[in-house]
Amino acid sequence: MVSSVETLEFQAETRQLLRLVIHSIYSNKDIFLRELISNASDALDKLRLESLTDSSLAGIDTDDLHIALEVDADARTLTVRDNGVGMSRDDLVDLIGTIAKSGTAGLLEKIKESQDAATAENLIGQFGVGFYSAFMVADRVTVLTRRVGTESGTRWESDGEGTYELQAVDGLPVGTSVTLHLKPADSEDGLADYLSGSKIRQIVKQYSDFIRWPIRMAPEQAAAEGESAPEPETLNSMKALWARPRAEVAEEEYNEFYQQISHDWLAPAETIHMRAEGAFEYEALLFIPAQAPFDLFSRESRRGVQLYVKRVFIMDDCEALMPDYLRFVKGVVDAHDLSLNVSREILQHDRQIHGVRRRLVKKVLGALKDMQAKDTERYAKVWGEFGRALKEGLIEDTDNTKALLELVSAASTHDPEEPTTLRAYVERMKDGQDAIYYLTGETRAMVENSPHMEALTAKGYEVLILTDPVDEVWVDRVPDFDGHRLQSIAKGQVDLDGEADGDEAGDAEKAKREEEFAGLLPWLTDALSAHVKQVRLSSRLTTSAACIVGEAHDVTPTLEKMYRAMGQELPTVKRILELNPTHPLVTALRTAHGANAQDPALAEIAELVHGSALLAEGGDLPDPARFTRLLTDHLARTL
Ligand SMILES: Nc1ncnc2c1ncn2[C@@H]1O[C@H](COP(=O)(O)OP(=O)(O)OP(=O)(O)O)[C@@H](O)[C@H]1O
Repeated sequence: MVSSVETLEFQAETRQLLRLVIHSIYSNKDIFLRELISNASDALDKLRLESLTDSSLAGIDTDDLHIALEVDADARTLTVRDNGVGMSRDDLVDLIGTIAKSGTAGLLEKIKESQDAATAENLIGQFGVGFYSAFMVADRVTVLTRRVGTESGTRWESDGEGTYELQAVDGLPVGTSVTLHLKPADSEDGLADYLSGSKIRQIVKQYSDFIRWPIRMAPEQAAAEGESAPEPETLNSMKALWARPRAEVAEEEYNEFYQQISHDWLAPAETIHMRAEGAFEYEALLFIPAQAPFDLFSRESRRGVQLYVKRVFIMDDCEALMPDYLRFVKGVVDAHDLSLNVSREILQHDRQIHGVRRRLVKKVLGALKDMQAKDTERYAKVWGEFGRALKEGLIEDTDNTKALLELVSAASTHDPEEPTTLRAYVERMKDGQDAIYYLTGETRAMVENSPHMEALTAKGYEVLILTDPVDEVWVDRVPDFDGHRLQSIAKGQVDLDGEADGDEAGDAEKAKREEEFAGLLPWLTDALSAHVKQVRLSSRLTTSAACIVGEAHDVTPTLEKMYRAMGQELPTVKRILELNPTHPLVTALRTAHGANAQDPALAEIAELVHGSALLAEGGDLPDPARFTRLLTDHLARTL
């Protein structure tokens, strides 16, 4: 029976991605084979696992799971065949016709906008094109596949240009074959002769040697008359890299393994290979990538640790083994004493898995600490890529607060370029300073120019400049670093004048000022009561007229905005307006208020002072149009 052929369109994003792939984004075309072998190997893993855990599949034969590479020089095709789980018609539509990765559209946009091939290549490298890489070397791809447990198979074919064909096919074996109708070799375009046995051998050895299923290639020479067909050649050694002693694994092998599992094309920034013996045995091979994936901060970003049990692949993205904030760590954990049927739920509650996770986290943080001590340049890059994620650890992983705080690298007023560690900050603290001062804000410039900074800068105090949104949150959760509390200079009282130390001259001065402003401050508090809860004198200003501060435990405006963006309703927190008692505008306001407290212009000036203080810290005005009108009116009157 010949079934009809359906023609379907690729999803819009898939079409765009294919266009990028076909027009050769990758300079290293050889990796298509790594990607197809990796898919085939996953399919074999899945079949093996399903046959062990799904009783309806108990009878199927899994003795000879393998990957076969077949060359047909006359037809100019290379086929990658596996006898794994296979795909149903719907799988083909959902998995191959569609890209389900979140953030794809944004990434494609960035690639389109990228100015040069290297940037585009880098971006696409973070994405991982998987199956689509076939179209770098083939102008047509045919997939024949039958899902285990189903009767009929499907033929899928496409030239990658926008549509693909589907057709039901009877008589297919379980598994998948991907046939590439190869483009002509073109050394200028990086297209090798992928019909050549030696080229195929070289690629498999380089990228897929540790694949745990045999990768076989039919002999290039056909059998001579009367002789039996020669045995296929197994191209890979199949040894699980993580099971080999560290001393016997070359750095190159680690890197290639990493690239295989991560689809990254850079070498990892750090490799961690460990073996735990005793009550719960396992091997772990973990990598800290050199660059963050494009979707590190999307909700669906996957954790990169795979779980194996005695060399059998169990699951990708094993969240029980790595906390969320270390989701960028890639690798493999092979546990010896777990059931193959283990589920994500069981793992979440397994005491031994908790122990493994604790140990892995310590190892990763320890490796980062070592890198920070020994290779500051590499560490700076890694922190640049993953610092934001690591700072999430300060919120969610209180067991490791100490270790994480040591890793924090923050911009500071101490140096315009170089960030500092908290330890280095503490070493530079002034005599008598007990808190670590920081200010959060959107950009370095905004923080540096913020009025809150004035007195601290004038008196030579160092302030950390925290500009990541997550900074707002962790600084509140962390009680102290090495006994020194973290103090926002935009919150609470900042006593730099020595009043706190019983400086009598300072106290007398302060009392005198309070008296001078005793009339103005309550009046201003009342006039601005819609916006602030108090107006008081400041000791943190030297040049600005005013600034706005919060109380020590107040939610900051940025946090308020963040919570609102996440759909949480919060009451608006009123803050405090602080005035600089020596500023001419403030003293003039006091005099004017003393002369005629009923003057309606005074309330308008108060609003302008409050609005300017909000603008100076990068905040949002409650009524920008009204502010502008008041400002222009008053300016006009001065001319
Ligand atoms: N040989 C195969 N056998 C069974 N399923 C396959 C095979 N090749 C691909 N698939 C299915 O198609 C999906 C998409 O493959 P593709 O290579 O595009 O992405 P991926 O492997 O999931 O992701 P990535 O390559 O980024 O890791 C796979 O997840 C798998 O479910």
